[in-house]
Amino acid sequence: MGLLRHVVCAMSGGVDSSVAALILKKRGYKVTGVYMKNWDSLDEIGVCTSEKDCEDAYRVCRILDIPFHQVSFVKEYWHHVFSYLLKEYEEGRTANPDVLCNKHIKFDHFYTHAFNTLGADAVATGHYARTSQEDEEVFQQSYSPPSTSLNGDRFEIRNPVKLYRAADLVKSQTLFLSQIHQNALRKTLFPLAGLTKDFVKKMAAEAGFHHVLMKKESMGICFIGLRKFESFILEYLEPKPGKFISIEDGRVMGSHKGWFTYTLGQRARIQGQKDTWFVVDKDIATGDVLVGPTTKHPALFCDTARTDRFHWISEDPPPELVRTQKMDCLFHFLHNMPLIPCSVTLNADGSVWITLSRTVRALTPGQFAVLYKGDECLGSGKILELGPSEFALQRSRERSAASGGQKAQPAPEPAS
Ligand SMILES: Nc1ncnc2c1ncn2[C@@H]1O[C@H](COP(=O)(O)OP(=O)(O)OP(=O)(O)O)[C@@H](O)[C@H]1O
Repeated sequence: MGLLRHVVCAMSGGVDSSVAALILKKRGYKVTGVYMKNWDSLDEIGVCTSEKDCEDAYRVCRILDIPFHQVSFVKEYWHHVFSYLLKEYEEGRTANPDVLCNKHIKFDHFYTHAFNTLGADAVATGHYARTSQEDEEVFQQSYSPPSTSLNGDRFEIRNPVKLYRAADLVKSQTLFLSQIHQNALRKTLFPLAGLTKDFVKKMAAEAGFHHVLMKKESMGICFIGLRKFESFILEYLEPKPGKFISIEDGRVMGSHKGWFTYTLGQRARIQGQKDTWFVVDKDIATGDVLVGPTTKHPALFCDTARTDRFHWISEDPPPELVRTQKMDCLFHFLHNMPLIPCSVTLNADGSVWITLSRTVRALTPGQFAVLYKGDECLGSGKILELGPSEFALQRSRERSAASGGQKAQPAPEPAS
């Protein structure tokens, strides 16, 4: 018999990655568990669970009788995820740290570490996602670092690996994986692909992982912990006081400490205001945060967005899009948001315009627009620009009616 296939499993100390390691072991692989420390606990004022998580991952490895390692990517996380996040906030956008962590840390630094330092034949995570490959195909690929260009590699171009939503559609985590590189995907196993969360919990109980089953599911941004977002972000960014302005009539409603303390659609805390107002836009040139009086204000609804250069997971860009210049697919930008039919056009710089079949609330610059064909996740692009809101169109119609009936402002044309 040949050498056992070696799979390095990213283990967070949570139930999903613990069961992923268990499944890999049952499949007969040589499994190594690795806990990544991505955030320096000394920086935290709130609750730090990183040491406890590491200990929990170690205990699972003991039960499974597999080697355990810990690796620090604190520097890399700070550089590629957190600093980027701060820059985005300063520019008025709201980034998604989980997407960035997968792209730069788990499927780049961790992936490289697993192959180059630990001698992996494949990596695995506890994500709920599927690929178009059987395990055996994963092992047949040769390892290449994630930054390697696909150009010139004929095999990769002929057989791109696809990313699919998991069987458990509620848990499916493709949005978070939508920026990962093809090379990393080719060498990755998702052992939970076909399982439901309930079944995973049952497996964890049977395997005796009681200490991980008792933990609460991680929610929100891990490094913020229980702290209020405003006080957290003001530890890192200089306050930039500005005004809350009513989108309805331009009235000054109050003041805030910086536009980056708010995201679109969020409730605005305006001192002295009895009623609840919601953030509908930001003007970083003036520092103003525009607010509307209802959570479903038409200024929050729009149906078009432009991304930066789109990241296509398997075919860059999809041949259908090149052929017809327009492609019908599905869209979302938040985990657990239903998929919405849309039509996509490709611009010369690789960015895309996405036109949705209906308006959605709080499409947010900085978030990733993720596209699907059926269950296949095609990839994602960062939202940079929005089309006119329902409110802007309404105002424009009113203005043109008042000035003798010219046409309302059209949705933006895709740039050529
Ligand atoms: N600190 C970490 N060290 C190693 N792997 C990690 C770490 N954090 C996350 N992962 C990997 O990324 C996967 C997805 O993590 P995420 O926190 O998004 O989901 P989760 O469903 O809470 O997973 P889990 O139940 O395993 O914690 C995990 O299953 C694990 O494989």
